[in-house]
Amino acid sequence: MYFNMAGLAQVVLTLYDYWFTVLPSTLLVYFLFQRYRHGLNRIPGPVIRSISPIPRIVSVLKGRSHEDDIRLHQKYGKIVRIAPNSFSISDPAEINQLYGLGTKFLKSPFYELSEAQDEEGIIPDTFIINDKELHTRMKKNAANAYSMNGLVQMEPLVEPVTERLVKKLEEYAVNGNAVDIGDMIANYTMDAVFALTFARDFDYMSHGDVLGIHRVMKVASWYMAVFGQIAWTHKFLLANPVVAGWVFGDGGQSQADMMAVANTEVQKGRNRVSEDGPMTFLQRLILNQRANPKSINDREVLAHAFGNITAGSDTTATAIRGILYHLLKTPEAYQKLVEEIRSANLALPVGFAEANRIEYLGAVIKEGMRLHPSVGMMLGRTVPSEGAVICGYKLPGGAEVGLNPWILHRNPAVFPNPDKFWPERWLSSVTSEEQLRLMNRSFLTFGHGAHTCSGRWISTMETTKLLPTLLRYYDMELDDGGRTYRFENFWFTMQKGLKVRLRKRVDLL
Ligand code: HEM
Repeated sequence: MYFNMAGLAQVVLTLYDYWFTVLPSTLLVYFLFQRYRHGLNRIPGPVIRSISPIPRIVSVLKGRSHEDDIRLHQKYGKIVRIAPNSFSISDPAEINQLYGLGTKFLKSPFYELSEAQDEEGIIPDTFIINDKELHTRMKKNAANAYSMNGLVQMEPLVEPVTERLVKKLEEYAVNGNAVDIGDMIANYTMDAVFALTFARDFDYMSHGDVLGIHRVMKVASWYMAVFGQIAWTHKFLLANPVVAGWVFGDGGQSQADMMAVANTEVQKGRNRVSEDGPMTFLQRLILNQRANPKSINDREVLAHAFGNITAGSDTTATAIRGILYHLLKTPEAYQKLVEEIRSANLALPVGFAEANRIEYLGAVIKEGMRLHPSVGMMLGRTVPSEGAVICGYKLPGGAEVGLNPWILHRNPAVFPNPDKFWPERWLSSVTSEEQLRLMNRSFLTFGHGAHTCSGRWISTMETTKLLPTLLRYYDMELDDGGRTYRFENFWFTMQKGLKVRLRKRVDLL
């Protein structure tokens, strides 16, 4: 033992004496290992990206990694090694292999960074669950709440929130001042998703971020985007409840207020006798539980309900802001949509079914969501243990791969002239059936396959109702040509500074 300790000390001292040789050679061996293991050096990409995750982290930290990734794909092709173990794909032909219903590619460790914990441990959230059985059961037990029929029952709950927004905007239409409609939309979508889930909201539109959810989401998405590049660090950071408590606080009064609202709604669901008439998301789940108690437990009911708030507010606001910005920037499209909406003579506030019949409105919404997807980083998946061939290259089990909606949506082979906001591209009178099929298959705003966004139709309903409501009431234009509008990409691509000027329509005065 004495001999070993002395020998070890001698080795350390020698290394210390020769650190200027030892350090560079160790780093060199590490870099070479990273670059060449499993023959990954054959996969196109900058050498610097293949030896260390740091260049990728720097790119993400700038909040514009989608721009770097587009340049990399333009230079290197359909598959790019963006970090030593991470591969970005831009070929729609690979969507099915990675995300299709029977895929063996599970969510990559990147997603673990969005785990939330309660006293019982990690809260079951379909967004991160890799256990297929649990994921399927959870999706199934809430499917009717997220379905079109479920939406019809929830729609009336959103009307008062829409009316409140119109009333708030009225003030600006009267005084002629520019309004940051982007901030208002963020608060609108928060109130709307609370209303349809719990039949109560916290009037974010009047009081701002009273529950602190916008702040938590901003910090959490920054953390996920940056530290998700080195996901192994998570267990030392926010996976540790002490660190998480220090960063986010314990939820305090806000959590108590939200639980009180949830408990009231659960009780209403339990007392409900009929399945007809307006019904909240939470009541729908309670009825599902009553019909089949084994299909969903109390913790899962609440996980779905609170998941709606975190997954469904900022994402929808980002989509609506993106659509509105591009629409106001493109006078021909704005004019055409306004004419179609006004000639449809829709009742106010606009109903989903009526608005959904306006084909050009659907095209505008889809085009806005294509050009500005609310998620701007790749939807990462892990290559299964036996490895896989992707874009003609063999990748080893454990590698991270994914398609980024932002990149695929700017692929000119799928969307000709991809940077142009051109809603007509989605009309069957303009684009061939075959091309439309490819475009629809490549539309990744809501993901694809088993993990497709559960709330897709909820956000579609909110957007489809809100846009024509605004355009029925007001003429709108960007303040200062939209110069204050900007956004950063930290997983979510949330914008700031969407300022508009409003004029109330003459026939409504
Ligand atoms: C325009 C608005 C929205 C966008 C762009 C969006 C986007 C996405 C995307 C891209 C995914 C898939 C992530 C992946 O595969 O890795 C996803 C999943 C999910 N979204 Fe959304 N979302 C939106 C609104 C909503 C709303 C309103 C809700 C709920 C009320 C919601 C709930 C969920 C849930 C629960 C998942 C996880 C589904 C699963 O993994 O099985 N989302 N969303």
